[in-house]
Amino acid sequence: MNETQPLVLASGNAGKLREFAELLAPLGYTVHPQADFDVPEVEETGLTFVENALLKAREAARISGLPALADDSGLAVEALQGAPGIYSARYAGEPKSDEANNRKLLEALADVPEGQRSARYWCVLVLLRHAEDPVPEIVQMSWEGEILAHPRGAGGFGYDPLFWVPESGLSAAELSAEEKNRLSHRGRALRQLVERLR
Ligand SMILES: O=P(O)(O)OP(=O)(O)OP(=O)(O)OC[C@H]1O[C@@H](n2cnc3c(O)ncnc32)[C@H](O)[C@@H]1O
Ligand SMILES: [Mg+2]
Repeated sequence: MNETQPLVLASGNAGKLREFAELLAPLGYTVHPQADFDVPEVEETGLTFVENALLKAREAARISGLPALADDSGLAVEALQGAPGIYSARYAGEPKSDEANNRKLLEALADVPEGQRSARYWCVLVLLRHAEDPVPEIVQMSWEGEILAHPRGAGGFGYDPLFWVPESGLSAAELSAEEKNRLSHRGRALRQLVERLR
């Protein structure tokens, strides 16, 4: 895979697609969301981020005929033994709702005091050069933070208003898009993947 070759992004999440577009454009990659090829949402039946990312990338590569990049990601909260984890998108049930997920997370942590609210985002990226690629590129990256007691900020997506970034003194939703991409699990995972492809 090289920069001039088109790539399909195996995601239906608008927040992720925006971040990938910002991250990949300056690197010269031409990326197409999977919706351009009518790729349906696959059932995420894996028990790990990497399994789910593989399922998503394989389906997108199969239907589009292009190399496919998938992101399976989520929030793991220590006081909740790693929940919501791989179930982050549908933590509060279907249809997926960031607002309902955030509300459920605050309820689950209602009795957990400051200082015991550590959490990390995980981002697992899988790149398949074609649908049957037997040697996928895989990167797994985390981002450490704490879960706030109240939402702050309007940027980002998902759990960002509740995700406190100690190194910035801001919530992830208060960071600029550039700053989130510089620090985040997704930004750092993607740069490592691109580095590997060079
Ligand atoms: O599977 P696709 O189509 O990519 O979209 P999705 O939203 O279902 O994505 P995942 O299955 O990977 O679930 C990831 C969830 O984890 C959360 N998440 C992941 N990265 C995040 C980030 O950078 N900021 C906030 N929340 C994030 C958010 O709730 C996502 O919906
Ligand atoms: Mg999903």
